[in-house]
Amino acid sequence: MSSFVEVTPVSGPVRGSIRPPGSKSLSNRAMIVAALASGSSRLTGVLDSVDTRVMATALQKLGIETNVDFEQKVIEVSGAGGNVPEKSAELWCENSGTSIRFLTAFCSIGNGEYRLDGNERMRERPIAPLIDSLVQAGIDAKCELENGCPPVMLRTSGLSTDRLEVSASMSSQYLSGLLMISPAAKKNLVLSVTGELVSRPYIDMTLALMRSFGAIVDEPNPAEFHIQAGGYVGQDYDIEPDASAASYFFAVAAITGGSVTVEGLHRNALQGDVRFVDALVQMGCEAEWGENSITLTGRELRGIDIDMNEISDTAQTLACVAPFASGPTRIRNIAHNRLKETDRITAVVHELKRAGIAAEEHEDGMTISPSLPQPCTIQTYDDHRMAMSFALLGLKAPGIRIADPDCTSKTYPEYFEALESLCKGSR
Ligand SMILES: O=C(O)C1=C[C@@H](OP(=O)(O)O)[C@@H](O)[C@H](O)C1
Ligand SMILES: C=C(OP(=O)(O)O)C(=O)O
Repeated sequence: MSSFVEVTPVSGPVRGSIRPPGSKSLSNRAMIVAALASGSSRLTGVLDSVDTRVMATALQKLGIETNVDFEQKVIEVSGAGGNVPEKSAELWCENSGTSIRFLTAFCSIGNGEYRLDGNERMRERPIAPLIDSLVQAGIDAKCELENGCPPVMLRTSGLSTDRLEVSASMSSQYLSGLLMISPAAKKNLVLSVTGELVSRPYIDMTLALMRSFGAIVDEPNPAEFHIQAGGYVGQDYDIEPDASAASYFFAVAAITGGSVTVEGLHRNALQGDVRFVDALVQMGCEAEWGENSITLTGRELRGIDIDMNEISDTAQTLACVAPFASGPTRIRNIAHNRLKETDRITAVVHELKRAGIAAEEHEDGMTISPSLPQPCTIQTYDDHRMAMSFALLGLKAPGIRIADPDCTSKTYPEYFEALESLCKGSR
C-alpha cells in the first residue's frame, strides 16, 4: 500500500476502449430488490468493491442467503419474499451512502431491532429525512447520537402505512430506499416527496429496476409515487458498467484530444451519469452513441456554464477537465455534493488551487479558469472520486501525485491500473 501514486503524463492523444466494472448503484439496488423478492435471482456483471461488499455482507447478516462470487462478478440471492429473517442485527456500512440508506429502509419491514453504523464520515452524513419518514409510519426509529446522522437504531414490526412523505433535498437515496421496500409493505402505498428532489435520474433508475423485478408503480406527477403491494419476483439480471466510472475515461479523451470508447453503455442506459458525455459535447467534444458503446472524441475545449444537479458524481471529473478549456467553467446547483464522501465543493476547489489552478468556491458549486497544473501532492480526503478525477491532471502535466490512491476501493479498486492500461500507448 503506497501513500501516493504519481501519474505519468501522456505525450499525445489517448485512443482506446474500456469496459468499466459494474455500476455501484445498480449492484446495490439489485441486491436489495432480489433480497425482497420471492424466489432466487442471479445478478451478473456486479461490481466488486467496498460498497458492494458492505451491502452483500449486511444482507447475509440479515439472514438473506446471498452467495457471492466476485471473481465471476456473480451474486445469487435467495429472496425472503418481503421478510427480514433475522430479528436483530448490527450492520456496518463503512461510508456507503446507498448501503446505509437502502438497508435502513430494508430493515424497517422486518420484525425486530436493527442498528446500522458506518465510519467517521458516515457519522456526519445526514439520514434524518429517512428516519423522519419511518417515524411517520409508526416505526421506532432514531439517530442514536441525536444529530440526524448514523448510527441508526430501529425497532419495528413492519411497514403498514398507506401514505408516506419524504424529503429528498439532501439526497435522493432516502426516496430510493423507501420506493424499493414499498412493494413489500402490507398495503398499497402513496409516497410523496416534499420540497426539492436532488439527483432525479437515480429515482428513474430505482423505478426501472423495481419494474424489472415485477413491481407496479404509477407516477401521477413527478413528486408522487403509487406503489402496489405484492412484492417482487426473482430475476436473472445483468448490471450495466458504471457510468460514473466511465466519466474519467471520457475525460481522458477530452483533455488529450484523443478518442475513447466505453463499452456496455448507451444513450438509454439506466444511469443518468451517461449524460456527462453531453457536458463534454457542450465543451466542444464529439460523441458517437452506439447501441452498446459510447465513443468520445476530444476537440478544442471551451468553458461552459452547467447545472450538474442530476449528474453530481461527475462534477469532480468536469472540474478536472475545465482547466484545459479556453475559458472559465461554472458548475452550478450541486450544494448536495457537500454531504458526500467529503465536502466535494470545498475539497475540489482547495485541491485545484494546490495544483495552481484558478478556482473559486460558490455556495452551490464552483468556477474554474484555464490554468496549467503545477507539481504537487493532491489530498483525496478518503473520497474515491477525488483520487480518480484529479489523476486526470497528471496526464497533462508532470509531478502530479495522488495521495492515498487506495481510497478508490470504495467503487473502483483497479482504477489506476485501468487508467494506466488505457494511456500507456500514448506515452
Ligand atoms: O442512489 C444512488 O445510487 C446514488 C445517488 C446519488 O446520491 P444523492 O442522491 O445523495 O445525490 C449519488 O451521488 C450516489 O453516488 C449514488
Ligand atoms: C456519493 C457517492 O456514494 P454514496 O452516496 O453511495 O456513498 C459516490 O459514489 O460518489
